[in-house]
Amino acid sequence: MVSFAKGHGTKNDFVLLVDPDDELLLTDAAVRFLCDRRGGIGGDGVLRAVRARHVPEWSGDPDLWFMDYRNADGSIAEMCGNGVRVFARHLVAEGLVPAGTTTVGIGTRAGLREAEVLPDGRIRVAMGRPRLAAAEVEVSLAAGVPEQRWRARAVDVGNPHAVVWLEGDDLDGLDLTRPPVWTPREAFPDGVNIEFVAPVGDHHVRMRVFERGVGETASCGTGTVAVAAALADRGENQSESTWRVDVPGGSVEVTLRDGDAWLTGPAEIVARGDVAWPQEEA
Ligand SMILES: N[C@@H](CCC[C@H](N)C(=O)O)C(=O)O
Repeated sequence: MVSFAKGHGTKNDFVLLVDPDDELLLTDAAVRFLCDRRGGIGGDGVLRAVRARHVPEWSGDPDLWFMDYRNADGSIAEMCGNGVRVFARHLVAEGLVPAGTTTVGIGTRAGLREAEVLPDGRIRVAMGRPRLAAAEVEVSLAAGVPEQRWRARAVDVGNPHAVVWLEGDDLDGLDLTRPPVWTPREAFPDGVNIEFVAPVGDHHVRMRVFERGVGETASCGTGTVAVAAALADRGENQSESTWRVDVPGGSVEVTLRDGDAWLTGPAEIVARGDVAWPQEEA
């Protein structure tokens, strides 16, 4: 049996494993089992906490905790904005960082991320510098339906995103049960997370997302950062702006300052337990 915790950030939910010495064999099949909502525990992804010294691609502080993030289908992603808040909450709750710690450095495949526990309980993460691509891509939901085709802005937040701004279309009416299609395909050779955004008010939008390796989720933290960066770029040249992004699972805040981004939102641990580790198929 292996100990796990279950947590979520705006209902983007994760199975958490603590594996300081890199002893768990976290295969794609094991991830799919853990994320299975009927046969396993259930989650949009797995967050494995391993000491950074065991991660070959990490060249920073070896004593940091590294967030080994996997999508529900077993694929690896560079970064997860909701996950990193939940990960920080777990490190603090489990005493895996010194008592009294409020700011935690976390290694990720997208680089170092600093997470700060705020007095109101939310967690703010320094998300680095989102990169906007000059070229636009086209996104469609149903091949051949002209009214379900939009231009999207490509934004890199460590992981890839395409942001679709819906002028008049009904966000709630979109069918996200099947993966959206993008062209040109070469724009995202490793796949992409696709955000659909509708206006609510001044610096306030609503978003739905189809995540690479998962499907539609209730929230995507890196997606909200991509949305804020894309919208800020449409407006006047502001050095600082804060955006409220409502998602089906709640609400987060993104601040952009001189090109860097901070993501603030809730992070909850809701369960702890033991799980039978899946046997490898022969
Ligand atoms: N839900 C996450 C993003 C998880 C990774 C994504 N599916 C990818 O493959 O890039 C978030 O909160 O950012």
